[in-house]
Amino acid sequence: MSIRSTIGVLALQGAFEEHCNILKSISNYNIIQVRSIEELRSCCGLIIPGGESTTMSLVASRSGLLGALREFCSNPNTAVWGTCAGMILLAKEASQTKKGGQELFGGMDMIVNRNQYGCQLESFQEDIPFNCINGGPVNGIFIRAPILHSYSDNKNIIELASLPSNPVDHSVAPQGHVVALRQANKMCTTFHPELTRDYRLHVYFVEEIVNKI
Ligand SMILES: NC(=O)CC[C@H](N)C(=O)O
Repeated sequence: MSIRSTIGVLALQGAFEEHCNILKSISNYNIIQVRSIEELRSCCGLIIPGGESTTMSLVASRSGLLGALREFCSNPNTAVWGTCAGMILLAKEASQTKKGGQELFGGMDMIVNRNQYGCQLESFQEDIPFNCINGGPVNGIFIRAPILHSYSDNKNIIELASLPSNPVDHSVAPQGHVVALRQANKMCTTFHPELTRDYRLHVYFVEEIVNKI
């Protein structure tokens, strides 16, 4: 199977099964769960799922995958989509980490604040309008979601969507309530698109990013 035809989903922890099932249903790519360097290197695209970023980071370090993930996420010729915890791992900096912090993969020029909307009970859903997606807003499910604090003014970076409501004040999100961002072939969403039956963001990732690298 050629590298150009395989998309992986990082399968160390979290909602990886859901992403795999959706990718299989909407694309002709070979879809694999990634747990080793060899599996990662066989992919042209990768989804880093939601879950617990500290756990994923720890498992990645202990299994010797961290270096290869960093390389993959900073390679301009790979497509990566991080959702929720996956977005935290794609950031260059994350606040609210425990003492010692977690090791991030990096890849996007942004700073995120973990768990900034509050605890599990403060999880919420909201309809999010996306300019790049036809057919009306996407229902976003936010579970102990991070907030995008800031991102560089690099012209490769585009905002894909923002929260219509303003649940937090300006000091927490000085660049607005951006919940989906794209930087060249990397994208991130602060919510969980794999938990709804709406697969349009998966289609966007495959058609607009993976297909074009
Ligand atoms: N739903 C999620 O992915 C939660 C992310 C989690 N709060 C973290 O910090 O990693």
